[in-house]
Amino acid sequence: MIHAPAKKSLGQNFLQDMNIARKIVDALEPGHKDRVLEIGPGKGVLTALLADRAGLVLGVEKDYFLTFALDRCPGLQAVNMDALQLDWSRLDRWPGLKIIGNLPYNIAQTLLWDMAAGCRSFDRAVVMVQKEVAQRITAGPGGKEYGALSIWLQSFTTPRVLFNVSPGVFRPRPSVDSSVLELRPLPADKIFFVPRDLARVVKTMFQNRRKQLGRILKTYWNDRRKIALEQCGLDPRARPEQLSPEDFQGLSKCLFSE
Ligand SMILES: C[S@@+](CC[C@H](N)C(=O)[O-])C[C@H]1O[C@@H](n2cnc3c(N)ncnc32)[C@H](O)[C@@H]1O
Repeated sequence: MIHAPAKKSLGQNFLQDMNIARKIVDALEPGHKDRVLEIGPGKGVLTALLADRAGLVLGVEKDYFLTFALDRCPGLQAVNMDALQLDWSRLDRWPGLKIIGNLPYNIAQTLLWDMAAGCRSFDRAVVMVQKEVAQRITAGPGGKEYGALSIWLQSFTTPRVLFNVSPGVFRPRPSVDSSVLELRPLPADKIFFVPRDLARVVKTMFQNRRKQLGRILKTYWNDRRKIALEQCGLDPRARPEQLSPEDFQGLSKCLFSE
């Protein structure tokens, strides 16, 4: 067992409940030939279970002290690095890669944004995030949780909440509930848009979420407004939160393709 005080700046809330750790690892279904990337292994509660069941576990941990201690775990290669610096495009050299992690809450949204765009690199991800973030990621059009994060994640993956986790099973205890989320990459032929263009449209639209689509297009892309509305068959009076991920993908193509 690794003894170290928790660092708040690194979002260190260590899972204490082995039943929940087992449930998370079971959800990933690691096989003996699988390679698993663990984000933030911490004191190794998931890692120990993974090491028995997966072919190889690579842990990316920002805390130098924990990385050093983890490196002695059999079956684990621990790397001391910031997971936000991962180059997802290079990970596709590991076919069938699976991803797991009780994500540090302060970087979860940014990390998942990057991870989704790199979804060709992995087969499946099972991650724990704040419950509120999981609700936003899985939300459908129309609700208050629906926004840029929902559209982005749903454009690359099928996200699904597997189960919720209460604060009492962590030390130190976080102030919020958590959810375990599964992300399955969509087939390549469903990702027909240019990610950079989609990101631009989604971010601009949700910075103006109370405005109507026609007005937003007039402000930012007036020269393409008419053609985009016609080609995509969208109502100019609709508000961003009423459009589906497919509407946004179509819009990004109409606005930026020649
Ligand atoms: C919520 S804890 C989970 C720890 C462990 N997996 C568990 O379930 O008990 C998050 C872990 O991510 C690490 N971490 C924080 N920021 C990180 C980053 N940017 N890159 C990699 N690891 C990070 C923390 O040091 C910590 O070990």
